[in-house]
Amino acid sequence: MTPGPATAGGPDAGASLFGASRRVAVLLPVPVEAPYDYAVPPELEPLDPGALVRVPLGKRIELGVVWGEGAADVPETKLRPVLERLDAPAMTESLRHLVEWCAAYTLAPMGQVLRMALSVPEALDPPKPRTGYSARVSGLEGTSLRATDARRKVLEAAARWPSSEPPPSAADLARRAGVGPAVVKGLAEGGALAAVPVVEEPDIPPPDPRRPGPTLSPDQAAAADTLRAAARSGFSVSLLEGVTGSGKTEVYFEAMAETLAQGRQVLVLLPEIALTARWPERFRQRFGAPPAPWHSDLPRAQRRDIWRAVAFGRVSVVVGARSALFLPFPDLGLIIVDEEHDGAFKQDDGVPYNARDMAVVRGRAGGLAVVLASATPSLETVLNARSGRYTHVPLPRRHGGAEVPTPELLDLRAHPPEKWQRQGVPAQSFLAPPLLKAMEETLSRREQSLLFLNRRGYAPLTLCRVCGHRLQCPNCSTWLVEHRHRRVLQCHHCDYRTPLPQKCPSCEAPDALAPCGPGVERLAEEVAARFPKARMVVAASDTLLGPTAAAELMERIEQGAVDIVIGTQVMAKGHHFPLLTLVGVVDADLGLAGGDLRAAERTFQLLHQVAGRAGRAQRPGRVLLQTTDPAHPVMQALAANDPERFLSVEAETRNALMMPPFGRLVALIVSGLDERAVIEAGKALARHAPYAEDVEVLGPAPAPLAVLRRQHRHRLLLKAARSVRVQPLVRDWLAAVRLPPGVRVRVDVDPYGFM
Ligand SMILES: Nc1ncnc2c1ncn2[C@@H]1O[C@H](COP(=O)(O)OP(=O)(O)OP(=O)(O)O)[C@@H](O)[C@H]1O
Ligand SMILES: [Zn+2]
Repeated sequence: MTPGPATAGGPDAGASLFGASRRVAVLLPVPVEAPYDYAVPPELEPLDPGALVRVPLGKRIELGVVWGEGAADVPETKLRPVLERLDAPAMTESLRHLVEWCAAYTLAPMGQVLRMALSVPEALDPPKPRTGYSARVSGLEGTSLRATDARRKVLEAAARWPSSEPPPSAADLARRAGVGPAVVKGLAEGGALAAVPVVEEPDIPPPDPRRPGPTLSPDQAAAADTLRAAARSGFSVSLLEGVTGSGKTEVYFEAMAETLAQGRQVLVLLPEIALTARWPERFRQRFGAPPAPWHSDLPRAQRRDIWRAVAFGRVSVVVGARSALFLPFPDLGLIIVDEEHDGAFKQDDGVPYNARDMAVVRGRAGGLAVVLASATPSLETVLNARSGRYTHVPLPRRHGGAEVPTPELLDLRAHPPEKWQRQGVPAQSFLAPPLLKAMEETLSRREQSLLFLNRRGYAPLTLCRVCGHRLQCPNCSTWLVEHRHRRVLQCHHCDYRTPLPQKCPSCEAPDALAPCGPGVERLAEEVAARFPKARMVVAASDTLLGPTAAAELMERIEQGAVDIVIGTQVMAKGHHFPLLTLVGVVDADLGLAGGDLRAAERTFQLLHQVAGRAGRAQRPGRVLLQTTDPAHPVMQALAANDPERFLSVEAETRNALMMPPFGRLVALIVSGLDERAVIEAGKALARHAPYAEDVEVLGPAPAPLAVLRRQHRHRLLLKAARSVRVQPLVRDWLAAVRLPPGVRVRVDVDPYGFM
């Protein structure tokens, strides 16, 4: 080691104060590719990897994580010192590994991934102390305070306050003494009570893993045994594949109990936390205490408390959306990914990662068990289970002997919906006579129907009857969706809103604009007219305001206070409504349009899930799928109730095309305000496209959503064999192209959304 410069002058020479100090690499939660070096002042030693520190960055002070030893390539004189080490648990090696892995895989800057793991920086500061009041031995003696009855009561209460508890607040002490808090404060000011700062963390009741669960059926017990054994024995991935209503949740609760009994933490990932709002309640009933929730709608203060409680090991179960994967669990023992096939685990903005896949990465890094649960597992996961990489844990039967209903295809060409009367005027119908009849029968049996239509609002398109003009979003290449309740036309991509115009904006014809196609609101109009006595609700993400309202509605449905539910995908999964016996899918073909790689898979999964809501208890269920293409393989597979067969056909097709999971895809979205510059950049990328065996580059072509928020978008797609490591190829590719100002390229490895 060479000795450092002896002079201590100069603004950059802080490091020389410490001589040839040790260097550490510190990763900062800003879009940087790699950690920066800093000098370690001796008083901060030992500073091990994972330690949370504050360091200077330009003129700012940034939070950072010690990532390892520094490299020697920054001259000593340029090195700036670590300023402070935070009094918080170090970031675990497995979480650091996850950050590195996620950055390397998605090609996102490592610092940007770290930012997800430090999403609530204020959680690192200790909570603000409150004032507590404790007795002094001297009491009123030596003070100028007069002994009153009230004061004596307070002093007595303070003296009797148990020493095992933190000193009480003025309000608590006053309440105990039966006086007002001003008396307490007066005593403290006069010197008869000591005012002391008290730091308190919120109290979190622990779940009790010893509480008995339900008696499991032999199938369930066997599955639970396998998962319990997995939870005891290091890294593994299990696919818990159970038909809808088979008790997957009850079974993985057993694995959770096992991990909790070992004193370790559990993370449960759900696709959309708000939509499965009943989950926390089920957990509470099973384990006697609520889980800690984690999702983007939580108030900041609550996120802060939970982040901190997780880091300090005071929380043992978190149920959260995908971002919960980056929470700082010090002793994570089990990860459950429920509805593992769900596309919501893939993040589309920011770092484009798939939380299901990253859960496996975290599991491997931390040596812990991962359970993927689904009734319709993704093709990726099924292949991993078939190849033996994942343990397959099947639950082939519904709990309590209920039958999984076999959907019936209702051909809309053979059974066209008949018009109904809206205020004496014939109105378009979206419900075929056989479905209406089934609804009537269900009503007369006092059972519930669910009409499933995955479209919010009144109508997905509004057009002019005179000139054919369609109302389009000014910022995006999409149609505006009418929301009649809120009296607006809305873009579901950029949230642009405008009132419905009186005249056609193109030909100025008055009163000529007409809705085209149904959304849930329009369907509700028809149902209300046809079944005026039925109690009906519409459940869509924009009609359920928040998780609490959603949970309340689900509870009302569960208790039979509703006859007909009209719902979007928020109604598709997770719910268990004993009285629900009819499911009508209004437009089963809806998800199949467009050239999306996973359109068929997603449609199958979604409709199979929805169908699975029917007949889950004593009464048998019936499912009707309205379609214009009953011969379509997805409709045939649904009607055969055979996910296995569907996946086999789907696997063959994708294999033949070398599409994921048999091949790899990376999407490059080129975007910018200036269309010409975007096109030029796309062409430049195409000219520099990697040339390698088993690699093919398609495009550039306008993305399906060619304009989004005024940004023009063109897309290139790199397709490669599975054996190809695509990340270095893409890295070199991007490095070779200079983009014009104002043009961005977004890289999406394993794209899900193809818009
Ligand atoms: N062994 C059991 N004893 C009592 N009740 C059970 C048992 N197993 C399952 N149940 C009940 O059956 C219903 C369905 O179970 P659960 O929700 O766990 O199934 P699931 O497979 O997760 O369903 P889905 O995938 O369709 O949402 C729940 O109300 C659950 O409490
Ligand atoms: Zn828009």
